Amino acid sequence: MPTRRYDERDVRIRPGRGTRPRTKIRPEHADAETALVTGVDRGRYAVLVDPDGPGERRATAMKARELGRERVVPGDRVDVVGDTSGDEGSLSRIVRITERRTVLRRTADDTDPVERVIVANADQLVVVTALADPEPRTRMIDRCVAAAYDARMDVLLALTKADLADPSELVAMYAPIGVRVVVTRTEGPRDERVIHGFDDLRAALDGRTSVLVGHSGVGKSTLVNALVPDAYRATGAVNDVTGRGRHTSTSAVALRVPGTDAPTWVIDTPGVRSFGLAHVDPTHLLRAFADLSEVAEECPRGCTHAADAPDCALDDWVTDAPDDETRDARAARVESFRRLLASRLGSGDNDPRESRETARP
Ligand SMILES: Nc1nc2c(ncn2[C@@H]2O[C@H](COP(=O)(O)OP(=O)(O)OP(=O)(O)O)[C@@H](O)[C@H]2O)c(=O)[nH]1
Ligand SMILES: [Zn+2]
Repeated sequence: MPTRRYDERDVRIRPGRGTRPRTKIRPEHADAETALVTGVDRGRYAVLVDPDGPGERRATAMKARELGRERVVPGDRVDVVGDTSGDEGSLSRIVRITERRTVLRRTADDTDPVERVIVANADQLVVVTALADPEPRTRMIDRCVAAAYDARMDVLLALTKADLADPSELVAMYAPIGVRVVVTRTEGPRDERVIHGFDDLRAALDGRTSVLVGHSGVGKSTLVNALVPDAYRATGAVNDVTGRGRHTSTSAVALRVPGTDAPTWVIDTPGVRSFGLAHVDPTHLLRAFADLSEVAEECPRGCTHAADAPDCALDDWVTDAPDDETRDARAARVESFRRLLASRLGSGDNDPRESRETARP
């Protein structure tokens, strides 16, 4: 823990009661410090005060009453006041949430029909998928891609267990829609295991904040533990407060990846298998397909761009292609977009395992 520098905050001036009218929101909070929220557990927030600054330290915070019901999630940049020392038993207050660059919601499910924000300000969604054991599910990948594009995030597909199956089919399916792909495989006994492809993964994460999602057994923990060797010791702040073990928590946790030039974070999402799509607007999805987005400007007003949409300009664009090769390429592009578009509707679920798993809290 870095030693705290002495400054004006250490001089506590207590004006007598009633010298100033109490306003509901005190815009001054002039002594507020910036912090990054790294974890949440039962109303207590693990924060990193002055992240990447000279006074960086872990502390625990609660939400100030003035924030009301507004959710604070990992990845949020916040202002904190009060005892931000991070000393044992200290508690600071979050008084402001900085405007979010991106917002990722989790799926609504049986126990909670509302799609809630679970991560803020992430740049990239990393979908960890095993090539076998368990079998890859393209529908789940599509849903993640759609959610990420809607949130204006990039997508990285991390294909694990390449020792068990060939990745070429999945690579061919996702590379054309702007999804970066890395392929990994482990080799050797557990305690001296080598992960081939790990450098590619690290390079793809470097300098960014990435949310990792994946079904149980795909090898996500193997990757997280390699990226952040003391992953689940570093998040102790919240548990110090509640006395609960980290592994009982199902909320997202932000972990700093050591040894990188620019600040690099991964946000692990235990228990989260897919992301909310009910709010996704087709025009938001189109943003991720620059070429189609331009074509769709010619669509009738309110066009859904779906396969059955009347007079959709995307269909004309395919038909009017100058040659067969271009026509095939355009058709593949439109088909990929429509696949993502359809994935958000959630109906026609042909994979019963999937609906069961995403329904788990
Ligand atoms: N063959 C093979 N097995 C792997 C590879 N990566 C991980 N595994 C194994 O797959 C199993 C699941 O790996 P984990 O890292 O625990 O997977 P997880 O996705 O975190 O799963 P949960 O812990 O259940 O959430 C373990 O037995 C790993 O040893 C790989 O590249 N190839
Ligand atoms: Zn259209």
